[in-house]
Amino acid sequence: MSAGEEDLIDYSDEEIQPTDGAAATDATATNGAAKNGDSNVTGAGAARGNSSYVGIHTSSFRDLLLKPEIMKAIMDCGFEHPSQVQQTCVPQAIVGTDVLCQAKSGMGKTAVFVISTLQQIDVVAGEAQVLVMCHTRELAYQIKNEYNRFTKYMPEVKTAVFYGGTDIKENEKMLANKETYPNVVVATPGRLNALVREKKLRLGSIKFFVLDECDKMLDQIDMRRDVQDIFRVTPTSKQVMMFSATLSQATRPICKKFMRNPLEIYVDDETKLSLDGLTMYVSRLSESEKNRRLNDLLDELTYNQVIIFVKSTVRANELQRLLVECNFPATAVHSGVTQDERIKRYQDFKNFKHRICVSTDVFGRGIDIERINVAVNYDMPDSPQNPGGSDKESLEQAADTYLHRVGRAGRFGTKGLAVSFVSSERDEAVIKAIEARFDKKIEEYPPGGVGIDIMGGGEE
Ligand SMILES: Nc1ncnc2c1ncn2[C@@H]1O[C@H](COP(=O)(O)OP(=O)(O)OP(=O)(O)O)[C@@H](O)[C@H]1O
Repeated sequence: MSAGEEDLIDYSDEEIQPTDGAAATDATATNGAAKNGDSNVTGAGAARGNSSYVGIHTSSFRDLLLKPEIMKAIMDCGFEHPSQVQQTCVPQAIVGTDVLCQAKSGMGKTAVFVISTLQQIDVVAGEAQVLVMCHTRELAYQIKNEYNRFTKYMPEVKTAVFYGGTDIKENEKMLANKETYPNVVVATPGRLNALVREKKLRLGSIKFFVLDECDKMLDQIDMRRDVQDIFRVTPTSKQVMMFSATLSQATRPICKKFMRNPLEIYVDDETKLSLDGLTMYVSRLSESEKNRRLNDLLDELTYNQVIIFVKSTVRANELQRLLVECNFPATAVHSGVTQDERIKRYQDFKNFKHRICVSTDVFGRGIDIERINVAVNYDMPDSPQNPGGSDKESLEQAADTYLHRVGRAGRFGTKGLAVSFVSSERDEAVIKAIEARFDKKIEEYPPGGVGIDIMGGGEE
């Protein structure tokens, strides 16, 4: 790590002081460790968990003792039982404990921080108390919608989303009016920083600081810089929560620099990161055979919605055009589309107006589209930091990208299918890294898709 990089993660002592409130209480808790299902749980929560939460399966949301307004919203969402990550995190998060949480894709990490922050928020008009940051605009938009769902019976809570590619004047107008000033802010870091720099958004009353897809946000140096700048202008005393399906050993201490004695939840047995309902295949072929094979797949599989990942915006456009020509009405989402159009395409796909979406990694993480049950890696995933690299780190990062991408199918324990096109030596190396990660061979896609059944439902 370079000296400059080191600077980014070092805080002076006075910036991270235990303060009064729940977080400080937890800072004095004895550290411990406990096993909870697939995860290792350590820190404040584990110490308490031995006697109260961890290991005991809260079977109902009622046991979480949430506000009736939140309970009603949960029921409206049709959630019957909290998932394991919700059972483990929510009881600790709602008493102010910092949380660093790794849990499988699609298992409801969003609801953990949405419920926990809404449970604790003490709404004051004109005061932003909750700040959630994530790495893409569509994800920010999606999280904002989750806050809308869960605040259905809390009309006093105002939520806003800010991201680049849109008219900043609109954001400023909203922030200039006490009536529309948000209590919950969801944002991508660049636009947020701009609004803070221009003194349009005040973060002096933030009590809850959440990073979704935290490894992505902190591994990428420019994003980490923005996150850190924003962190510095928020009060010392606040609850910090971070989430991702992937949290490497190297990233964990970086996350913890922002926290005080967090509840730590890791999936240390990487084989357990594979989704139960997801069947994974590879299809070995040459580059020139990809279109034909994709056509066959779309013909022979019975699917609800399909997401197809490619490595560039140019390829996304070309493939989308080709699919439309072949009578597969498809949409495409990537950074080459205007922001308004991107959100519109995201909404249309989510609302089932299209059944096929070609995307770059813009949709590779976090995006939750319930009906996607097939994910195709038309181009194999790669390391964002060191694409094409042959070192172990680069291959590990490519495996992380794979894990997030295929997690778009088979969400919340439902059945899904992931097919990856392998056409080069590098692709083979990535597949090997993925197989090593899951400790499992990924079989060749059966000719004609014979024997594949992905339409049945599933449960966690
Ligand atoms: N307790 C629950 N019961 C039923 N459905 C749930 C429950 N909790 C969350 N869900 C649903 O499961 C889906 C996946 O949740 P979410 O997007 O929060 O997953 P995630 O863990 O953040 O995944 P990723 O790592 O891919 O971002 C969402 O559609 C959400 O509404």
